[in-house]
Amino acid sequence: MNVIETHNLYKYYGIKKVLDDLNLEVPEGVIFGYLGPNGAGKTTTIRILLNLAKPTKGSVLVLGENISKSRKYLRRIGYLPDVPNFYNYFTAKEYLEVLSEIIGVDKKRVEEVLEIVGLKNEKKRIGAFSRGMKQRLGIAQALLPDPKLLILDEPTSSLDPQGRKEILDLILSLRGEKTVFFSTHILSDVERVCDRVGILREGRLLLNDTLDNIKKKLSRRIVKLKVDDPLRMMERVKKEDFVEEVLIKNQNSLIIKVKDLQRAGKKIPEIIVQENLSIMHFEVSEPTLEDIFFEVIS
Ligand SMILES: Nc1ncnc2c1ncn2[C@@H]1O[C@H](COP(=O)(O)OP(=O)(O)OP(=O)(O)O)[C@@H](O)[C@H]1O
Repeated sequence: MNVIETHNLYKYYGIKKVLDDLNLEVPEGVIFGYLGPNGAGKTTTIRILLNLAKPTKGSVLVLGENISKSRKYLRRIGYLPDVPNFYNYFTAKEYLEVLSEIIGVDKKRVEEVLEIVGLKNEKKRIGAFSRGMKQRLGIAQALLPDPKLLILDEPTSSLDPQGRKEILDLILSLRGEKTVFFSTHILSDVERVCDRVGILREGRLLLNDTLDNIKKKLSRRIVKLKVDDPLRMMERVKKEDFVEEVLIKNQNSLIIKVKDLQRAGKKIPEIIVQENLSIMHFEVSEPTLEDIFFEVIS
């Protein structure tokens, strides 16, 4: 069963098309990474899923309900906004207890969620929390109604590496129990925790598949090369018949997709010598999600 389905979904703000024929499918139980550069339409999608914005055209099913007909499904969703706000003078426990009363959840659940997010013995007021602790508290509040689906909007983007690791470990610990849909532009986070990935650009879904399938589909051999004159190397190497495509990444790295790895291994060093270039790095690899992302969105 799909927990989220959008059918030919469009969203316009004035004349600006923000979502363009979006057909998204998120199966039950997966950790789904919704990836896209700034302005791609990730938050807009989430706002529509939460009934905070109306689609211009198309239909949306969440947890089997057509969201234009009923809002009951919202009770089975936990949501962490990109910038969560808390009452700073409460402790985590006090805050969640107040919330549990408002939404009508048994107070026992507060202890459970504090345990899940590792804040059970935390006595400090929220105002003294690190950003990572605040995000964990945000996930705790999202988990409070024991939702089937957790929607997290950029949960790691403002965190340091330690905070990011804590949140990603927490997301991983929910695997199998909840469906987690999270938006991000951090590729390594997706690669670490997600089963499925949707890549969005300018409101269009360019890929929506398991990470394994995406890698298999796009799994041509890649040579990563760093030389002192990447432009010259690119001009030279793209004429070779064993080369399918050459890209320059981060100014000085070449990504060479090759049809014949053996010939590439022989010819590339020859070209480097002929062109009198200095080599800083040479590596043959399968594409990472980052390579795929740049290929797909470029
Ligand atoms: N209420 C609004 N009115 C007009 N334009 C909007 C509105 N909300 C979003 N947009 C525009 O829609 C586009 C998509 O925005 P959205 O916030 O969904 O992208 P995003 O992928 O979440 O980006 P980011 O990673 O920067 O948060 C942007 O060009 C944005 O300026």
